[in-house]
Amino acid sequence: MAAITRLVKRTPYLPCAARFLSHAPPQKERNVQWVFLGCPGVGKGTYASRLCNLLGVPHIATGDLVRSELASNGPLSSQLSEIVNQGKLVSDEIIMSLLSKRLADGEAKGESGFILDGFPRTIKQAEILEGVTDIDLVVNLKIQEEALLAKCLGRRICNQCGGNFNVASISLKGENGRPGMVMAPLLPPAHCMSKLVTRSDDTEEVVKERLRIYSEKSQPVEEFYRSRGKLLEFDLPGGIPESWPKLLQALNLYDYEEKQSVAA
Ligand SMILES: Nc1ncnc2c1ncn2[C@@H]1O[C@H](COP(=O)(O)OP(=O)(O)O)[C@@H](O)[C@H]1O
Repeated sequence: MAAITRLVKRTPYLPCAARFLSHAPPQKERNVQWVFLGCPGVGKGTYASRLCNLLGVPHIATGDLVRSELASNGPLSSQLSEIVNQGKLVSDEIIMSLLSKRLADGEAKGESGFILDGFPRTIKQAEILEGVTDIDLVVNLKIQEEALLAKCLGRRICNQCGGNFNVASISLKGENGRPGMVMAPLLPPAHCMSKLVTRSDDTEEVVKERLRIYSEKSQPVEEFYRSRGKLLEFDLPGGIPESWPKLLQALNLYDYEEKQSVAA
């Protein structure tokens, strides 16, 4: 915990230029540069995007970059659609090029800091990232494996407002010293209900393949950051109401959220 407190204290919430693609010397004070790791379905997007709102940094999810490239019907679309719908990883080259473009666009708009979600997913990506910027902290979100498939299959997106929801209702019994876990569905407001769609790669077969690929290609990334003293392991105790306050505490941000809401 002391190590994490040190990492968090090293990351004041003051602006500076994102230095992702340059080797510019570190500036004294800048926004957080964090990474969220975790299996498909664990809730990286939900918690990363909440933290981004709190800290005022962009939430950069490589899965979203891939989906928007797919939707654009650009030159990479058909190649990407085949890879994504098989649950495979897009090549490091394509991902680096989508991410570099996103960061350059953000930098041009004056964005600073980031939380990366879904990147890095291979050791090669982690090495490239390590070579070009300082990552302050890597949060590894975990939930009981039995919940992952149900959470992926329960995901829904509103095709009008883009909101993310989940219709899965999860209840796991505690056994062999392991605590039980209840996760209520995250239902949309009534006006989104008829506009919900499911991601084309959230079918049982494809999710199982993504989980397999995660343990083969992405789990080594956890060790990459653990050995560098940057990894914060966080076991989600349940749904958002139980997990969010505990995550803030683990990140030493509990008071920060209170101060923000008083200031608002
Ligand atoms: N860093 C990455 N490297 C390679 N492929 C990626 C990366 N990020 C996203 N993708 C591709 O986009 C798909 C969707 O990603 P994402 O939305 O992060 O899904 P998940 O719910 O599995 O975490 C992945 O299955 C993969 O094909």
